[in-house]
Amino acid sequence: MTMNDESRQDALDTSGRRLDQIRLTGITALGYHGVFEHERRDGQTFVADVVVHLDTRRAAARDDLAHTLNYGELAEQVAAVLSGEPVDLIETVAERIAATVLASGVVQAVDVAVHKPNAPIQVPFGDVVVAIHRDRSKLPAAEPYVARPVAEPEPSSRPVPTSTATFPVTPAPGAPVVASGAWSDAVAPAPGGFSQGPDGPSTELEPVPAGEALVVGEVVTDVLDVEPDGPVEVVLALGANLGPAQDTLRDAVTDLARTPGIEVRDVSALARTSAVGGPEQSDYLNAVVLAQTTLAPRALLRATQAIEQAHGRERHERWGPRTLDIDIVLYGSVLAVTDDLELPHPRAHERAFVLQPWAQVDPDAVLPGLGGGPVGALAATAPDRDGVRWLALDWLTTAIPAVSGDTGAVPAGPGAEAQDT
Ligand SMILES: Nc1ncnc2c1ncn2[C@@H]1O[C@H](COP(=O)(O)OP(=O)(O)OP(=O)(O)O)[C@@H](O)[C@H]1O
Ligand SMILES: Nc1nc2c(c(=O)[nH]1)N=C(CO)CN2
Repeated sequence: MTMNDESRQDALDTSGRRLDQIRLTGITALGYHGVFEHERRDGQTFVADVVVHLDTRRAAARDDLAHTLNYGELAEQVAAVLSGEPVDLIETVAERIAATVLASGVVQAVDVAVHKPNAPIQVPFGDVVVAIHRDRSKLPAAEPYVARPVAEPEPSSRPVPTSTATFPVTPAPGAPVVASGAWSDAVAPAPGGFSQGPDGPSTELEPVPAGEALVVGEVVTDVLDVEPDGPVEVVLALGANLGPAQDTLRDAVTDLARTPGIEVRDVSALARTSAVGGPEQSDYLNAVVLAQTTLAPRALLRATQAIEQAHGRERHERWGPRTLDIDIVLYGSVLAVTDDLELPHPRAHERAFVLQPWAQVDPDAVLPGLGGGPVGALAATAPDRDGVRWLALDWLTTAIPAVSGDTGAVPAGPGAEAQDT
């Protein structure tokens, strides 16, 4: 009894290449899901197949479980959902499994099929299956499942499921604990979820005082894949100058807020800015989002890139026009330089189109690292400061007249459409 071919989908990475897969089929458990009273009372067999889409190269190159998903833990988590808190629909069971699997930062997409071979159907049938595909742009309609041991036997006569869950739960995967001090603003870890290895990669790390370079070279790549042990403050810079830019940025804020592991705390005013660098192109709309995340830095990058992709981002030339750009300006106090991720963003300190909206939403903000300092002061001296034409405060709820029906292609003259703050 396995997931049939038509329900299995290829998932692509951000460059459009097919991801690798871990397939686990026929996970079987006694569960109590169903609409009918006898299903809730007597229970029946449920079976799940899971295909996890991820990049397995790093794990293979190092022959290290810490860089992939432990299929033993995967099986246990899926079985815990099957035998856990009863719900009416196998659709809900499938969403819970998908949410739980996607809570691991290494996973980019997941296919889940939930079978109910003994379903109360009054005609002869072979099987009934709900099959879903979820990724970071089509997120599961459920929270990750957090199973916890039952403290005392339930007084009811019905058999006690092997585990129970509390919903909703904090969508933070129980991660390998990063050496304390490596991530700022961390609070208590959430239970449950996957670890990415037997002990977690963090055991190799020393605590790093905030404001110092975290680690150089090889180990940095590991640290950037490690989930923090609690929410971390992050600053994201959004920009767009192709298509309906204001709508895209507004949708992107919604997408960020809906991403498990990201909590949007504040959104800046919207800035209209002349393009910096690249070919001649139309003005940008820029904004800054203050958020907290329980995602590892690289998982956060994947999430922001997935949102860029979902809004039609294409990469043709450096600093070319774009439907949506989301840069990670800051991730707690982490300083890191790797091939795919630099923290803080290496050009944030010299970009008024980032600094001005950031200073507007957080006047006391300070950018750490090389070239850093108080954000307001950096904004006042940034080379492109004269290119910030105006800031609109209420852009999330109101169509800005100068922007609506305008893809950003209208060259704004000095003081044009000013809504200065
Ligand atoms: N802090 C960061 N935030 C986002 N992307 C980053 C960061 N550090 C490094 N990168 C890498 O930069 C790559 C190029 O990103 P992107 O195409 O959005 O650049 P850009 O927006 O054109 O230029 P810029 O980086 O100057 O803003 C990404 O694939 C990502 O791996
Ligand atoms: N005004 C403006 N200029 C840019 C922007 C941007 O968001 N706004 N983004 C760039 C690459 O990220 C390059 N240039």
